[in-house]
Amino acid sequence: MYIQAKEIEKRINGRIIINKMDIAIRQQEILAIIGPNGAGKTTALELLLGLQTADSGKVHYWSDDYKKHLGVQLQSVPFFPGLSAIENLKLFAAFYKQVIATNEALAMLNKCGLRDSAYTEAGKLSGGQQKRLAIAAALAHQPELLVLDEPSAALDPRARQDIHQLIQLLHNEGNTVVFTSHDMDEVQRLAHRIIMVVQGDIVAQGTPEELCREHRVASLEHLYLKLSAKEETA
Ligand SMILES: Nc1ncnc2c1ncn2[C@@H]1O[C@H](COP(=O)(O)OP(=O)(O)OP(=O)(O)O)[C@@H](O)[C@H]1O
Repeated sequence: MYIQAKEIEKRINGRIIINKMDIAIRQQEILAIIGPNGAGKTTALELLLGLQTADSGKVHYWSDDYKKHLGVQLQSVPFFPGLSAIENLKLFAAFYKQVIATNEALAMLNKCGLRDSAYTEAGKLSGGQQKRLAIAAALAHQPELLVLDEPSAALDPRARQDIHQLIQLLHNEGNTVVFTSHDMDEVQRLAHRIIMVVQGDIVAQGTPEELCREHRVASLEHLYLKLSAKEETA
């Protein structure tokens, strides 16, 4: 087990955002966290990663210095203005006290489909390219665990496919990948295991096949629609 949270709870302004959740990330899996907008996916991830503190409950990590081995791409992309893609990448690595040579940085950008944009100012890249750069930045210190919050949102189909291939490649290289998504085809294609969150509760978890069998649905799209109906009736 990489990270295991027991009964974590988070309230914001008195409202329960995460409701006594037990959640785990296992080594070398591709885990998808799904659920409606505002369900608590990002908050749950941030609690798991230690980016927010739970009001109660406990989170156990596989290593005391786990943050060094963690790469995170959150939805907002904090690039340094005026700096090129490659300069941003080197700076992100430097935060982890790693110096990456230009050829290594170029290889990393190449892996993320950004070889031709290496010297373009980060702020001038397209939305899709910025998303790839955010993923490259999360990879800059060569983490074992990569957490991607909606990595393919707002990307064109080809860019989305590139991100899928990148996730597969990272997994094949031995990384653990956790991602959130609203695209059930993408989740079906990539995820070994799925956790579905609705209104701060885990309403389902398992492999795509287990979940479809257990809930007697033909696809993850149907599962999603069935289980998120709880939200409308709540
Ligand atoms: N700092 C904050 N202040 C007030 N409310 C917050 C804050 N952070 C999160 N919330 C609320 O907590 C709930 C869960 O938010 P969260 O971002 O975790 O959802 P999500 O499942 O990731 O949504 P999405 O799919 O839209 O990204 C939402 O209702 C959100 O408005």
